[in-house]
Amino acid sequence: MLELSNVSKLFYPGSPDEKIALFGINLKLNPGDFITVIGSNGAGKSTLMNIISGVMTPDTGHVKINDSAITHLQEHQRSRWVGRVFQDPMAGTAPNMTIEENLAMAYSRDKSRGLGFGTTARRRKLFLEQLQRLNLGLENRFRAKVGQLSGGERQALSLLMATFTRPQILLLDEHTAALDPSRAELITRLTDSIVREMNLTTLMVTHNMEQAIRLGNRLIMMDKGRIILDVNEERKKTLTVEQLLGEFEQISGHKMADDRVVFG
Ligand SMILES: Nc1ncnc2c1ncn2[C@@H]1O[C@H](COP(=O)(O)OP(=O)(O)OP(=O)(O)O)[C@@H](O)[C@H]1O
Repeated sequence: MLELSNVSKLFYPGSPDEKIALFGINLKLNPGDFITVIGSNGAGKSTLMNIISGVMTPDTGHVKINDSAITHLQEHQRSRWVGRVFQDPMAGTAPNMTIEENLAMAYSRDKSRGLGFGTTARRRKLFLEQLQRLNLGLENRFRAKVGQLSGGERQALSLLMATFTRPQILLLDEHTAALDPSRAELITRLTDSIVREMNLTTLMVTHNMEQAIRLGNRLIMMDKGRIILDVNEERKKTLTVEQLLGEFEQISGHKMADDRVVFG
């Protein structure tokens, strides 16, 4: 499915500000894997997401999806395979367009359907069905401008749009971090059900330790550009937040420095 081999990324090489964002990352995701990613500030989590989605090119190494090298494909060339939801609820949707127009835009990303896909009525029916799944009543606000929605509603719509075309890889980049606790929990539950239902191969960065343990079938921990711990499904079932933080300290030699960390 997704494979990263020996991926490294350096910023400002050779200058006093040199930063190793990723160092020799090897990561292989199997189809249907749902991996949560945690780590301290500046560990390289966002850089990892940026390299997989094509926002950045690695200095060394390769990225493959289904055995095809995509290392040098631009972000828009990968958008058919890679869906992404950002932390900022404003980032994934177009505020001046209606819910229907936003969904149509997401739908057209799958070029195999062609631009002439179905009739408008058929397409609308499909969109309404998808919106109903969110259970937020957005199907009754089909023609409302997305800019009028709350942060949680927009993030739910972003999630729907990112998964609409059943991407090969779904990237969730702290996508609940900017929401209040009840909205964050709602989006977390939605994420879990959509990912399971569609069997999506997913990487989710989170600062919520309890969420990282509870969700998915694998957990990776990053520090200073490296993957320092890889926890499998079996181990994750009995893991506690205290144990996880203890392991982090033991392996990295320092406490997890994360100003946004949420323990439970
Ligand atoms: N565009 C950039 N230019 C320069 N340095 C960068 C850039 N992006 C990331 N870095 C640096 O690379 C390192 C890894 O950053 P990254 O944002 O990937 O970490 P992170 O794990 O997502 O951190 P956080 O949890 O604090 O968001 C950091 O030292 C950061 O300052």
